[in-house]
Amino acid sequence: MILLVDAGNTRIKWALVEQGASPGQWAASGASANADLNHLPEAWQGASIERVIVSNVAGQRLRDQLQLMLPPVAVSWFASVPELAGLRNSYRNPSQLGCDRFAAALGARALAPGQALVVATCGTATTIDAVGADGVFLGGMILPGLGLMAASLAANTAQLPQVAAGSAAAPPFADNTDDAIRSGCLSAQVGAIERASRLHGGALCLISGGAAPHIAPALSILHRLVDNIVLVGLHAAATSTG
Ligand SMILES: Nc1ncnc2c1ncn2[C@@H]1O[C@H](COP(=O)(O)OP(=O)(O)OP(=O)(O)O)[C@@H](O)[C@H]1O
Ligand SMILES: CC(C)(CO)[C@@H](O)C(=O)NCCC(=O)O
Ligand SMILES: [K+]
Repeated sequence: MILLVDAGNTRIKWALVEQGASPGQWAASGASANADLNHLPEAWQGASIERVIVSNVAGQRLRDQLQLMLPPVAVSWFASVPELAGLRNSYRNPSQLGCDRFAAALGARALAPGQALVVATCGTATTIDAVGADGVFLGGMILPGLGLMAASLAANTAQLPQVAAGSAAAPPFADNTDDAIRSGCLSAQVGAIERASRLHGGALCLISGGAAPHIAPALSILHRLVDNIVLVGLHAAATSTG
């Protein structure tokens, strides 16, 4: 069994996968808030884990804390490299690219091989990346995630409240403050994704991440909602390197 871990800035997502399973076919999976990571070993106990592959974009402190929770087997800390499994990274400095973005692009290629793609990962931050049909990671966009956008309005204005996440979708032209904030933040996410797809030749968009189920229904472009695309990419990386 391989343990795949995607440590984001808010949550740690994980999956256990048997050797030879197809993309996204997990034996078990789960998530934990970064602050609750000490409960992770309970979730993994009893599984015969042979190796671990981790994407961490939450910094060295979280890495050190997570390391203590992992089973005592070989751990690969995933990093963005110039080329892996047919994906070529055209970031000016390839290692500067967030390893979750590189993994997400690998995951996208595993799910939709040989297609031009836009990969939108909607977490704490939203990233929207273009991948060519030839496997070139062309680059992308970073913007505040849905929750961070709303929180920054509340934190920096006198009259705007913190809106509750998870409430019903707002009409585009809202008639009250809460809905106007929801509509504005959602439209910013949707608008950026649709623009990326249009500029990338109308490419299929694969959308994933905690906010994706809220954003996807508002997209008017061809798209596919994918559960945990970073983990799918880590799985692809694990199997490509043996
Ligand atoms: N029910 C909801 N309604 C609206 N927005 C939500 C909801 N749940 C989560 N969000 C927003 O979605 C974003 C991502 O949430 P979450 O922390 O679950 O994602 P994640 O993909 O695990 O992030 P990361 O990988 O950065 O840790 C946040 O901006 C959050 O505020
Ligand atoms: C953009 C985030 C925060 C998304 O999780 C992460 O991929 C990251 O920290 N990236 C480093 C900067 C970059 O990708 O250019
Ligand atoms: K993210």
